[in-house]
Amino acid sequence: MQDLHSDIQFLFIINPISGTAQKHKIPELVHRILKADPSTIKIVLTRYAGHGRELAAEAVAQGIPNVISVGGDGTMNEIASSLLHTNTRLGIIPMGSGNGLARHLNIPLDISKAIDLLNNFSVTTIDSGNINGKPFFCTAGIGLDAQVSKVFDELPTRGLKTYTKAFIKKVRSYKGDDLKIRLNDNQEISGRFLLTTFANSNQFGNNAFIAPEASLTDQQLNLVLLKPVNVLQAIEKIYKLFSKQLHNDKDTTQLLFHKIEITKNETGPAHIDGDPVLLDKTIVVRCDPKSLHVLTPAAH
Ligand SMILES: Nc1ncnc2c1ncn2[C@@H]1O[C@H](COP(=O)(O)OP(=O)(O)OP(=O)(O)O)[C@@H](O)[C@H]1O
Repeated sequence: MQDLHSDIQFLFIINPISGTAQKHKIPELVHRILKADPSTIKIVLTRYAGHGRELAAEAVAQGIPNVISVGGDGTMNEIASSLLHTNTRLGIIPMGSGNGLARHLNIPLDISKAIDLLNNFSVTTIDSGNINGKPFFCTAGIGLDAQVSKVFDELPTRGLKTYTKAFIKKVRSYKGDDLKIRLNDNQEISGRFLLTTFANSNQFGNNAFIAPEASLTDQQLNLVLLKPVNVLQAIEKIYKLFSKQLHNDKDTTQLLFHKIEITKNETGPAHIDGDPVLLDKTIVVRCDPKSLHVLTPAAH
């Protein structure tokens, strides 16, 4: 992709290792369903982690109007990070394990329907989050969710079954972290928390609704704090997580913020849209309002 000012209208970036579904039929499906001149469609595969970000940055430089992420939230994160504050729009063909952003935006999980959406779409301009300089679009976290995502990343398979395996391993051993939190420059909170999640979307993925009331367009993020609980109580919280009741739970606090600063006792794992990273013991999270254009189902 060398020439600037490409005629390409839709660049599909496929992550061949995301989720559990095969992707070899995607090019044929795209050409069958998408009503665009075939010469304006380009389909590429990522070859390594981070490649999606590079391909999307090249697409922006070429003025390609629509870049479609074919994968999960990790793939989407890489691509969307390069589209922030540009006119290039993000489309999503959800083919990951959790597909949190697609689910929040009601993008069909059926691949053919998700491609068909590109024939007739609305554009929604959403907020993003930023944690220590790294953008996120669904959720980021520094507690149990971060611990689980680290284990998940080390397992050889993907999908919900593998994620559950990682979760069971960590829920028994992780006891939480002591945190000092400064919210919106005017509120101090301190204590030990099992879960400290920053949510732009309402869910982690797989309909695990960590912040059922979160909006992608309210120009704020949701902070979700969960006190340490025993395994039995954890099962109750998991039920609430999947039944959109966590925001009413007595051990859970949910607060809106535009900026947060957190101090931990030591560096530790975090996750950004489900992918593990290591963060410093000082963590700054900000909302980046109205920073990404996304192709969403057309309004009826
Ligand atoms: N060709 C590749 N080889 C190895 N890793 C890749 C490749 N392309 C992308 N990746 C990495 O794969 C990781 C996992 O992808 P992704 O998050 O989309 O799938 P998932 O974890 O199955 O789904 P979800 O995030 O929805 O749970 C991403 O973080 C990305 O950096």
